[in-house]
Amino acid sequence: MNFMLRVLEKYEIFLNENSYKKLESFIELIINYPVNLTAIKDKEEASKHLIIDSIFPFEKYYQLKDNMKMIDIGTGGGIPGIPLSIIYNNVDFTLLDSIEKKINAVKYFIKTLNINNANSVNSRVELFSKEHREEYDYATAKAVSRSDILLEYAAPLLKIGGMLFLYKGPTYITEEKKYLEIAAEKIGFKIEKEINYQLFDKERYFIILKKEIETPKKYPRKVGMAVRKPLGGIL
Ligand SMILES: C[S@@+](CC[C@H](N)C(=O)[O-])C[C@H]1O[C@@H](n2cnc3c(N)ncnc32)[C@H](O)[C@@H]1O
Repeated sequence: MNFMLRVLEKYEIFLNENSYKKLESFIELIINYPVNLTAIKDKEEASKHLIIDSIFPFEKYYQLKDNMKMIDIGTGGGIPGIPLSIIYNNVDFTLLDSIEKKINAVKYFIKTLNINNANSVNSRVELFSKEHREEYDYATAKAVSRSDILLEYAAPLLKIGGMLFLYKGPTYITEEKKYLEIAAEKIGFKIEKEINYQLFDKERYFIILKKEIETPKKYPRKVGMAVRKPLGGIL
């Protein structure tokens, strides 16, 4: 049995054959893509850190509902958006990144893998959200920014009641949580769950937030402001 299947079974994640084959093909495509999208070049490492790390929290802790719209902010080479769109094929995904060469790769992966429920967008999130206010049920981001910055990016895009899912490492509690709490209070989010789990001997956090009120019209702020003057306070 191959490596990814063994690991998935170990974690009691059971996928249909079509999804599984597409995930395998995605690994081949991303590690061999001519432009460098990830430092990972080994299939087993890619199975762990690109695929399973992306899908694990949704398989275990939050069930996405059918016919919802989700945006992956700062998707890079399609992480976590491509693995998620392969598995949750009744959810409609937007994979957004500001770097054109990465989005060209994502476009190519979507086409080659015949993923019908995902589209790619080359834009800064602060610009895209002006035109797509409150269109999304779900937002996610992995390895993009500090949590309070991500909250500001996601807020204008989400419907009231929409959910934001953050993948975080061990520094979430020691370094980031205080900023997230300040930002959540300012912009009207509730931290619904902070799930702490171990994956491949690493400590991980999956943070689930709910948007509770309409986002004030002053958001999104100008490009770069969320980073320069983060809502949670300067480091
Ligand atoms: C470290 S990479 C992570 C990529 C991917 N999520 C992953 O886990 O492999 C961060 C990505 O976020 C994108 N990004 C950062 N700020 C952004 C913004 N304001 N709007 C759109 N994309 C942004 C960058 O271009 C970059 O591709």
